[in-house]
Amino acid sequence: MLELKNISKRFGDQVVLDNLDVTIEDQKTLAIVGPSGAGKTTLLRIIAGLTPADSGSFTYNGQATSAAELRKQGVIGVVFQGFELFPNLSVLKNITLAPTLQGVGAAAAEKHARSLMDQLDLEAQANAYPYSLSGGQKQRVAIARALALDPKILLYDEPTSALDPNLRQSVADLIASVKQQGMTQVVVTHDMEFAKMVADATLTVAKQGSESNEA
Ligand SMILES: Nc1ncnc2c1ncn2[C@@H]1O[C@H](COP(=O)(O)OP(=O)(O)OP(=O)(O)O)[C@@H](O)[C@H]1O
Repeated sequence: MLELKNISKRFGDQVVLDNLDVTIEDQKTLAIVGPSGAGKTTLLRIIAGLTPADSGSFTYNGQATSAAELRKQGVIGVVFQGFELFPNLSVLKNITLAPTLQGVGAAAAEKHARSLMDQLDLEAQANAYPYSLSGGQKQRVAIARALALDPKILLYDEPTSALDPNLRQSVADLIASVKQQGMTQVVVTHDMEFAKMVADATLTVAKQGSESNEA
């Protein structure tokens, strides 16, 4: 379980997050919802160690830690809103690059990538380049790439917003299948219906710093 307590963040004079508590339970899916500009992406970036909080504490499995430490340990994986694939690399290389840079052998990285591609229905795209993929395929590559680093917690920023609305159900199915394999997931979305489809618990981030955490 990852617990964040009293997280605050301001940009200049603007308070974006004000003493927010977040509880991320193992093997559950937490939806972070709220209106545009409320600070959902900022919170996701703080959890991922990509943006520092101004104050607040992190506890992971009962031990005090920090976002930077969790990042160093590879606890958190992120699927970005725009997918952020490397345009000059094939699907296979997009998935194997980071593990290889972290010292995983080429053969082991490829084996893991192929099993993720199999699981995410991407086998036929192994040698394709991102420009030739559909939005749904790009998203599955982004998920495979994050999973290739064996995170304990996978964060998604607005996973439906760059896709055709008809794909909403398939994204929900994908999150459910990743969950079945034991992954803890956090989904930032402005789409309440989608949050209901995927979430075990919902955290509402309100504008002006107030918030509530409901089961
Ligand atoms: N790096 C930054 N510098 C200054 N202000 C920022 C920065 N990042 C975010 N903000 C501001 O913080 C507020 C919250 O932004 P954030 O992107 O976290 O909201 P959000 O809830 O994810 O919104 P949306 O649903 O529109 O993506 C906004 O007013 C935004 O302009």
